[in-house]
Amino acid sequence: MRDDIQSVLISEEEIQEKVAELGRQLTEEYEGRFPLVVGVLKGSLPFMGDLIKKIDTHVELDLMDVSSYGNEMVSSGEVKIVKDLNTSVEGRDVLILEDIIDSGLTLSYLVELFKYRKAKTVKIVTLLDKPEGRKVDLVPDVAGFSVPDEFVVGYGLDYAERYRNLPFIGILKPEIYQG
Ligand SMILES: O=P(O)(O)OC[C@H]1O[C@H](OP(=O)(O)OP(=O)(O)O)[C@H](O)[C@@H]1O
Ligand SMILES: Nc1nc2[nH]cnc2c(=O)[nH]1
Repeated sequence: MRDDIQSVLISEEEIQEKVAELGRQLTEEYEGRFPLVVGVLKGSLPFMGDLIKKIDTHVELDLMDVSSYGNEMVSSGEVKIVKDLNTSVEGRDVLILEDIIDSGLTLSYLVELFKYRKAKTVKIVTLLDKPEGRKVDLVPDVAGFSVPDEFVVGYGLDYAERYRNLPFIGILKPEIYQG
């Protein structure tokens, strides 16, 4: 698996340091508020698993599965709900966790949906932000790292469902996706 990686963009250590920093920031912000932390499947799973352990105040967890990429490297533009939340967001402080914001389509859809469902506040925390990929005007409240306009994998991010379990963020050798 690691032989398929051309370069490591963000190391495991850098990710873990950043996650600890974000955890401290979110602990301060949400102390005494019992936010609903929504992980967006499947990419946010490693980030969510690590980050919630660094938030030192009560949180409720839920998961939502939305998809617009399928097995492609470019968004179809159409966001589909594959699995909805089990919890009502009405009156809640919602904290959405994402692995990456690229075109912004997934997150702008979710933010609008949660506002329509009467969430009290909606905030976005993303590990990675790819500002050059944006197709809609969306700025995350918190972003761990900015990445260049390249297709990245690892730490939740897949190519054709592989590489999510790498502990770092990297770029694949071109021959992997060129067949
Ligand atoms: O800003 P955007 O262009 O909308 O891209 C971001 C979304 O794309 C990826 O999910 P994907 O739909 O590939 O599903 P996955 O997490 O299951 O891989 C990623 O996890 C984000 O949810
Ligand atoms: N794996 C992966 N999924 C994405 N979804 C949106 N952008 C990306 C990316 O760069 N890599």
